[in-house]
Amino acid sequence: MLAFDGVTVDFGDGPVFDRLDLAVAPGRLVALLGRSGCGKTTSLRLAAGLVAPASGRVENRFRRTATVFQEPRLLPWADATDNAAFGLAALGVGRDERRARAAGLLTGFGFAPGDLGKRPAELSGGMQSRVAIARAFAVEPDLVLMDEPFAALDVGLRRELQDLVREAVERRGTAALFVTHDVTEAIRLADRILVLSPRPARVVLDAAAAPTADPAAIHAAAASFLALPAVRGALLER
Ligand SMILES: Nc1ncnc2c1ncn2[C@@H]1O[C@H](COP(=O)(O)OP(=O)(O)OP(=O)(O)O)[C@@H](O)[C@H]1O
Repeated sequence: MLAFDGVTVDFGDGPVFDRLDLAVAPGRLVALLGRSGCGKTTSLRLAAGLVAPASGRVENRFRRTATVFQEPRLLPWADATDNAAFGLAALGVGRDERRARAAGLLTGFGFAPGDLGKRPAELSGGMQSRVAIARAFAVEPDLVLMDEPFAALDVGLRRELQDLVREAVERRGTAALFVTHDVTEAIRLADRILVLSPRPARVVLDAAAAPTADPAAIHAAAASFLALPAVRGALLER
């Protein structure tokens, strides 16, 4: 379980949050929606222990937390397999074993055998994102923190990778805190959707959801979601 209880953060220019509460239960994917600058990335950094709360409490009881960033952040000199295996080296897994495990994951994520030895510069943006996702799942985390990992990709690719992430968390029972500013992405993926107000952010909506890949259902849900005054105020109105 990850829990924030009345959390505030202050970088020296006033509070980022107005007492933020959130919870991510094991095996659940929680989407955090909010406009630019409201504190979404800061929430992930709090969960990862990279930022300390000025007040309130952050409790991360998951055994192992992995992060997927907005950019793939791959090592340019290492091939796809070594990049995906990166976290396993820190866990003391031997080279052959970690390459075998990483290659298995990459293959499951759509890599052809001939692409496993390619360096990042030889891979498309979508393939680089697959490596970054594989790198996170390779360490068998029970919590994955995802910071708008598909924001830079085109719509078709984004859908493919959204499905891949949903499938990966379901199959492994991994919990995820998924930051996005895209309502349809949240509806497609999340078991629970939290909407943050602009800074100082607080949760203006905390809704149970049912992930779906059906385009008509996603668009209908997005329309009803955006019709809620609390959501409109937080995401759309100036
Ligand atoms: N290290 C830092 N030092 C000072 N201010 C910071 C720092 N990190 C974040 N902030 C400020 O805290 C607020 C929240 O930033 P954060 O990056 O969490 O927002 P965000 O919701 O993720 O934005 P975006 O959607 O644009 O990525 C912003 O006003 C930002 O300028």
